[in-house]
Amino acid sequence: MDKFIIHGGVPLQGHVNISGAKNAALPIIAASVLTEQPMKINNVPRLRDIYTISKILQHMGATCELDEATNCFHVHRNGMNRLEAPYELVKTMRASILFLGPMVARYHEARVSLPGGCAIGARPVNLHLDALRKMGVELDIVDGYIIARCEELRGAAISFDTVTVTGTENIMMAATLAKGKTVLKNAAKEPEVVDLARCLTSMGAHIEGAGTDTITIHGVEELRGTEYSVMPDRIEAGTFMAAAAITAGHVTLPIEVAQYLESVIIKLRDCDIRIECDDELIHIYGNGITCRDMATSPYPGFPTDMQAQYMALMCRGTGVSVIEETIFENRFMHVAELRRMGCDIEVQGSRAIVKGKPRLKGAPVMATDLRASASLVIAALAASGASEISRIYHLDRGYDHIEEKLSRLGAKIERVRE
Ligand SMILES: CC(=O)N[C@H]1[C@@H](OP(=O)(O)OP(=O)(O)OC[C@H]2O[C@@H](n3ccc(=O)[nH]c3=O)[C@H](O)[C@@H]2O)O[C@H](CO)[C@@H](O)[C@@H]1O
Ligand SMILES: C=C(OP(=O)(O)O)C(=O)O
Repeated sequence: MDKFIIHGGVPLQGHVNISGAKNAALPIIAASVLTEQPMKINNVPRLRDIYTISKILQHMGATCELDEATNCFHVHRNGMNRLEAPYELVKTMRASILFLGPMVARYHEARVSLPGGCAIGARPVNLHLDALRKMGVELDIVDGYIIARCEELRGAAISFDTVTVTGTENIMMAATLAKGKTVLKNAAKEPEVVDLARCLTSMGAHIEGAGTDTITIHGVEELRGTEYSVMPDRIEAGTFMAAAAITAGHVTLPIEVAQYLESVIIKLRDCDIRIECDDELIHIYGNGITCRDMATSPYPGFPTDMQAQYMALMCRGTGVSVIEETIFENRFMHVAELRRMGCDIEVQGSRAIVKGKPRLKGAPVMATDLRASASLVIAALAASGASEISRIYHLDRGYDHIEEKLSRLGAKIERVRE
């Protein structure tokens, strides 16, 4: 298992390019199941989750690969001969549930293992299943697999009890080939949902309202292949912003990510971090951090996928910050590890109370999930001495060669292969 050794205390300086978004690339690749024609998907990040989703497609009978030199994901042939997403592949990745909607839509049957992904809460898929039932799908859970079957997929009026990102994406994809109209109420407004809708539209789907809480889909007979470029990863960008701020550095990022990061930029500015935008770049200057309270919420609120990184930042701030996690019930796994670096954090239910400290100390720590791992990297970059971060396979799920990008900014970070 690989680990990172980080010697902290170097202010990050320079420009960082942002890769394509994991949480947009994954549903867009799953959408390729909706057509028999080839797909060319550009700006796909080199991530473990992308290799996993590629293996699932291959298991089902597609021919596909990621060209690492061009970041282009090709689906050459899309005739499925095995309508199954198996446990061995699905267990590592939440997004594998995104095959359910497209498979049922195109083939009227599917067998998908209940999904894995980050261990940050129970993460049920009841809302996906309830919506599919309303569309005429019969569903059973047998030996940990969702078995789905329908004679005809029918459009329906669906109101989600909770805002669900992959739930919205799954049902939006299914509805593109359903008979008639589907209306999704209380839909997720995340930019990745909009990116998927744009890709589906370029495949010939009729979708209105993506990016609002009501999405209307008019089913069509079939979809065609397309070429599409995935949006930039707003969470990767936010992670580098936090790294720049905590190391008192000066880092620039491409301006196009700013439109997706409004809540994060507002919050960081509220913490007295200087952020300036010009026509081409976002500049982040680390000039001291004031602790401020923060609560996560669905888009356009502060993303839960940035909560751990924000907490690392608060650990080095001045004052006290109360951080409330409102989306997932168990997303404070990083707290115990941050404490090893000297952070002062107390957890009270869904709240963490962080008392900022002028100094953190390097320590051996263990990555427990994707964003928890990112928070440990951020804290280690600011800590004195060396930190050893083990189990970084979690990071490889969601960050495209993070150590190379950080090294180019001057960080002393080394991947040790064991
Ligand atoms: C691959 C991907 O895009 N992952 C993102 C997606 O995860 P994911 O789509 O799994 O997260 P959801 O938006 O579905 O989850 C939001 C909340 O709804 C609950 N819920 C969800 C579905 C359901 O059927 N029943 C139910 O109760 C969840 O347990 C959670 O408490 O959105 C999350 C919230 O922004 C992000 O943290 C993840 O990075
Ligand atoms: C929780 C995340 O990923 P997943 O939903 O794929 O587990 C994440 O990207 O922070």
